[in-house]
Amino acid sequence: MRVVLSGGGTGGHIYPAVAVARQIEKEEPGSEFLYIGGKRGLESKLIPQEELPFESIDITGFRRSLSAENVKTILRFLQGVKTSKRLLKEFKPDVVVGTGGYVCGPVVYAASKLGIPSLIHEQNAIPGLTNTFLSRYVETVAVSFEGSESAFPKARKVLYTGNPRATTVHHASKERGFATLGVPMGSKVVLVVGGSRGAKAINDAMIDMAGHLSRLKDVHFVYVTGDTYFEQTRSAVLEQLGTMPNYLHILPYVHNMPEVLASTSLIVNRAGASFLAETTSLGIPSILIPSPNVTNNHQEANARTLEKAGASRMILEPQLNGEKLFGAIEQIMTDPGVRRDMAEASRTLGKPDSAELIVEELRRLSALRRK
Ligand SMILES: CC(=O)N[C@H]1[C@@H](OP(=O)(O)OP(=O)(O)OC[C@H]2O[C@@H](n3ccc(=O)[nH]c3=O)[C@H](O)[C@@H]2O)O[C@H](CO)[C@@H](O)[C@@H]1O
Repeated sequence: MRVVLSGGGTGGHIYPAVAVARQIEKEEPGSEFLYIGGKRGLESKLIPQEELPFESIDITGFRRSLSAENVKTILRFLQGVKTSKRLLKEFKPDVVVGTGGYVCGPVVYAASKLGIPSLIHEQNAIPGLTNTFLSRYVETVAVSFEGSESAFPKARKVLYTGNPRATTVHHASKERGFATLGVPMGSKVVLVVGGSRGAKAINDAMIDMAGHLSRLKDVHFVYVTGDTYFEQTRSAVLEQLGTMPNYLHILPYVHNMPEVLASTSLIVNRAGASFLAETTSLGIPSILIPSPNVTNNHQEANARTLEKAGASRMILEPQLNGEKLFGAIEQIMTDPGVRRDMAEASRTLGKPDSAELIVEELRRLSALRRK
């Protein structure tokens, strides 16, 4: 299969595209890929590291309010469509896959104008602007939540597939996760992370609770701060503790998150849709602190679904502090029964066959192209 992938801005839109590519490689070795992303987006860093061919277009997102910037955005969009058409004509894909974020707007739109079949994947229950716009031009919209088909009334076909990252993490090796962290096999690991770019409020709580961590014997804590906050978080913790204890590991970013998640006993996190698909695929209990700065407050809606099922505890950001967070961690980590029930509830929400379902659909679409 020859496949163009596009999506970006944050990890939550990039990794699902990579997960689809990996599944295609597995099922159809020798397939060829081209990833079209934003010049300045996180994808321009992550995709070359994933060893997928990468081309970029220059594009910005729409402001939801009236703004002169939107005129520039429209001009960039039109230029993006032109560049995408050129790249698509050169690469000649059988199918194009968009995974959200404004960068895939011109790419998928150009594909539809050239008659190339396309599929978009929506990670959230409430769709983003770009996917809403694209839904009328694509052959298939793949959704992550059962029942969210009605969010795309203009689509030709909506298919419930879950999030393909659920498949990636399901096959990840926990041995390699423990090795990455440098902790003994089978250790209890509490992973604290603020989405794909780090979150100041969560990092502040990490610093705030650092002095309590030694109370939990035999537990390793992994703080993932995001690149921007790494130095300041690490030095604030060091200032408090004097030296870095062997049960605390502070990292700016984790490149093999599926493996690290496979070795995790409890995760403290934002409530971005890709991360949630991963944690439920593995049946990991969680404490969620939804970001209050996202469209339609959709992270809180994501978090409530898990909380209602018994898979998560939720702390809203205004109520977050080190003591409260550590209290919630301690309660879960000192009670194996609670942990087991939360894990079970988490697992029932997971959909580990997601990438297979998407690739099956892509195969159908690329057969259409060959006809
Ligand atoms: C600010 C913003 O717009 N956030 C959105 C973004 O979140 P964001 O990209 O932060 O969040 P997600 O939780 O959805 O995804 C993060 C992804 O990055 C990976 N990861 C993260 C940290 C790390 O060190 N290493 C790593 O590999 C995770 O495994 C996951 O695959 O996209 C999500 C859609 O999916 C939305 O629900 C979020 O609301």
